[in-house]
Amino acid sequence: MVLNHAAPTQPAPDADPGAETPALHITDLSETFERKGRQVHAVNGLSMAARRGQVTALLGANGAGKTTTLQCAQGLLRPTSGTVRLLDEDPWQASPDVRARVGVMLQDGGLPQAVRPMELLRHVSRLYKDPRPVNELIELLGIAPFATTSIRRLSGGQRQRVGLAAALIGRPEVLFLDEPSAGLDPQSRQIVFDLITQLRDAGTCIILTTHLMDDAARLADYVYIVHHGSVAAQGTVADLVSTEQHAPVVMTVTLAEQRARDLREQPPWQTDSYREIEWTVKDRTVTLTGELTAVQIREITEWATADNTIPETLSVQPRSLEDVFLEVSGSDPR
Ligand SMILES: Nc1ncnc2c1ncn2[C@@H]1O[C@H](COP(=O)(O)OP(=O)(O)OP(=O)(O)O)[C@@H](O)[C@H]1O
Repeated sequence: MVLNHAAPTQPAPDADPGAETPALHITDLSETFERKGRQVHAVNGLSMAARRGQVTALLGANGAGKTTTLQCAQGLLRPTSGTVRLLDEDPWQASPDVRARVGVMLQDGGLPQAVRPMELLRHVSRLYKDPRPVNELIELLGIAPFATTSIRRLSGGQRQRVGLAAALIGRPEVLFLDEPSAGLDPQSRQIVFDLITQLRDAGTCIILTTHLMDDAARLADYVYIVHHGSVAAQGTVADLVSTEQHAPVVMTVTLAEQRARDLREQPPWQTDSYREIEWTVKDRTVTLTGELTAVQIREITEWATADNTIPETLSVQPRSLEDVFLEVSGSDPR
């Protein structure tokens, strides 16, 4: 995990000078709004990169600055300062050629209410030289049952799928997805996830925002945690949840009957080195939480098996992406 307090303007994925230029490269971006005579620093010195063939996720609490960052990346907002390069151009002044290579699915769908999905998708497909066949997308995203119902009458999840189909028609090289799984039932979520994975494997650069840590953990190749308008931490999910030597873990042991009786008489973790570790016992299950070291995990395992019994369960779980997110973002909503 790279915590960015020390080096706030260094996007890590650029470390290898021989690496391919990122499809999206943002350096020291700031965006300030005026609200009731007051300045709102929506984005504050944010740097990031997103590469082809990868899913890059922006995580952040409400108001962290994710949508504003994406709007600058898409050329919908002009940065107050900093630079944005999208497919090697400034998106604010991008040529029609570059715009045609980018797909965007907005948080609320942004779709016209009166038209029907089939009409809308056919209309959008006429804007491109080599569009994906509309029927193929309708099939892929399960749109057929409501293809001729006006968008106004669709559920949030159905609109979401139409919005995604519209974003995909032009075979985009870069795809922006704002909360792609919002409002989706488990089946639709699976369809959308499979599609994102296929697009990624085919070389598309996918940039998504989400509030759902499970989605990020499942999909993202690289994660930026945005806090108060800048990057507070970044890395692969594995990097971010890495336990290293002393990271917080939860260890659970369900002891065999005899060992559980021994535990009540003399718990092994009453020495000084376990002072910071919290532990609870319920029936035969002991749960230890804290910065357990590898030595302590070994000691506990040895103790639990010392009478040649095998514990019913024995597990050590690292912190989750959500734990990391809360640690980095704090608990104060903006
Ligand atoms: N046009 C605007 N005028 C004034 N303030 C704005 C404007 N757009 C965004 N903001 C403010 O900038 C901050 C960042 O907003 P942004 O929408 O980028 O956050 P976000 O991370 O996308 O949040 P969410 O997860 O809720 O969508 C918020 O405090 C928001 O109120």
